[in-house]
Amino acid sequence: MGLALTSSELIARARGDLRAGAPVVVGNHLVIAAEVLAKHRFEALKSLNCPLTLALSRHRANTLKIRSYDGDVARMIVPADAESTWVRAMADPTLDLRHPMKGPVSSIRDGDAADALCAVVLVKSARLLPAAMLAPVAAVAPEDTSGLCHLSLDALRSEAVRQHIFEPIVSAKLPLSAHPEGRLHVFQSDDGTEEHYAIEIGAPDRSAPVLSRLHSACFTGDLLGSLKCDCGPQLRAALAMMGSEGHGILLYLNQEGRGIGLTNKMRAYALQDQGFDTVDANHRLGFEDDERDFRIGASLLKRLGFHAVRLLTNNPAKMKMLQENGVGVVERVPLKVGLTKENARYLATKAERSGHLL
Ligand SMILES: Nc1nc2c(ncn2[C@@H]2O[C@H](COP(=O)(O)OP(=O)(O)OP(=O)(O)O)[C@@H](O)[C@H]2O)c(=O)[nH]1
Ligand SMILES: [Zn+2]
Repeated sequence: MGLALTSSELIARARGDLRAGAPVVVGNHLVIAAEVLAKHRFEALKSLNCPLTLALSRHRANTLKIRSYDGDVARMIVPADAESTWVRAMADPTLDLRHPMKGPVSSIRDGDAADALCAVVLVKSARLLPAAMLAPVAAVAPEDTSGLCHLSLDALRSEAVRQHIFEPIVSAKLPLSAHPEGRLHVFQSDDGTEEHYAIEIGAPDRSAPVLSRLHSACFTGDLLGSLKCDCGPQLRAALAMMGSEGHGILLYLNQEGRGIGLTNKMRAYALQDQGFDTVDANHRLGFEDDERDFRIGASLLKRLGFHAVRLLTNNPAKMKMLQENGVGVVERVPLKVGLTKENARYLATKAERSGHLL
């Protein structure tokens, strides 16, 4: 008792296994992430002599003009002569120009799609493209499945909505050019897989609304000075405003690429190079336009003792989520900086399609 893995720990382990290209068991199926399916693993799956299913997200299936009979997931039969490169090409739209001919494919409409849906959600939560290969676990020799992560659908469904708990690990003084009295707090998730940071400027009064920013990580904008977005100038302007007021709290949330990770954001950029906008590029990859969990920001603020903020943002969704999760937003402070000719269309799309305020 107490030493057995919890469902959350098992799922965290399964994400690592999937990223390594290894199989996991979801319900009654062996699952491998399509994006990282190795040739030898695909040959092993084929040698099971059982029907193999490829599950794709609804968005990706739409792009490929494949019928989806099961809501958010589409299932199709893997053709007998398919190679692992075909599977990867089905998963990855950045390969569409290189592999234009993928059909014909037959969608599956019979049977239960629950394992396929949970598999795609799990693969996506591992920050891989939402596409999975499935084989019935009954076709696999028991000795080949004994060391694998076995996940029940109930465990996966409750993990998908569970709010992670973030614990403060360490904090230390960090004098900044924006203000000499800075402090960096590090938070880690209870399953050890995620880290977020809070930068406290001055000594804000916990009983009054604090000037605050929820900043999502953007390696390209924050560090490299990318002109494709406004993140770097927003980060520096927010710190500068807090510095000149003498107080503030900036959360630096590791939700790169609106929660899809840097690799997938760069895939989205590759699609943007082909003419798709920021929202359509996410959809073609199989993601929602915004995969971030803004509840994390509210829980970190409360953990630091803040219950009301003056929020630096142009995004009404951030304000709404904070309010719904117990942090009052007494004022929205607009943050309009860093407009370039390269990001004008990106910012216009956010205003037109994602509800950002101009
Ligand atoms: N998927 C994807 N993410 C992008 C793209 N451009 C920027 N991002 C990411 O978008 C996020 C920007 O988030 P924020 O600036 O915090 O949030 P916002 O929703 O724009 O709201 P405010 O800036 O507060 O108004 C960062 O994680 C970037 O990495 C893109 O084209 N595709
Ligand atoms: Zn950015």
